[in-house]
Amino acid sequence: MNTHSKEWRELADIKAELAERDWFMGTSGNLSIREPKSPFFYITASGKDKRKQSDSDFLLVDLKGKPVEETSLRPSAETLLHTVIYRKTNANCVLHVHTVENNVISELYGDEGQVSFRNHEIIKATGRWDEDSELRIPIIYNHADIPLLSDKFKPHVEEDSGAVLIRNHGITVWGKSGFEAKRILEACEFLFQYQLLLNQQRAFAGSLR
Ligand SMILES: CSCCC(=O)C(=O)COP(=O)(O)O
Ligand SMILES: [Zn+2]
Repeated sequence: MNTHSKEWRELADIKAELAERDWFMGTSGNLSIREPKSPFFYITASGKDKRKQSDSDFLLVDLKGKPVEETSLRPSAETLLHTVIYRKTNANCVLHVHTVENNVISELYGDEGQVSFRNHEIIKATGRWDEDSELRIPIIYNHADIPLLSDKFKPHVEEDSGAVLIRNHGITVWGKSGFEAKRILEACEFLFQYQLLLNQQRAFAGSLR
């Protein structure tokens, strides 16, 4: 794997870390990183078990999501979402994972179209440092048609870092670097776990009254 570029290896490291967290159940999830000084990015090959590591984990695609080299690999079925981010922002890394917590949060708050958090120290991990900062995560419907899904996703991609929940599907986050994207993803998952536990504790306390 040493023959690969620095970005390829960085993405492989992130993939291994997320796999350790068991965030790639049932072949779900896809990751990408921009290849600097080129209009291309590396993205995970579709349908693979992302917990496994191999030299054919990623392929290089253009900003339309088409492979730029001869390959038998298929880019992720959700490549179009990654192209939206790379076309609209200066983000350099996109991470998409399905977790039970992000799915349950997306269902609980899906009708509101967003979930928001305030007064949490970990919000700083998303780059918001003010005491009263709010982290607002939009929730969009999980259209099976990926071009339609990416059209609905597009208006929520305005900054170089961010996060969007796809209802009963997963979360897509992006950042200026792999480190930033992973930090935002971990902060979001922390907040989802917190909110679910808090809701549970409140319901339990309510049932005792
Ligand atoms: C088995 S999960 C369904 C597809 C999906 O949502 C996903 O994240 C993985 O798709 P890919 O084509 O990137 O392997
Ligand atoms: Zn997915």
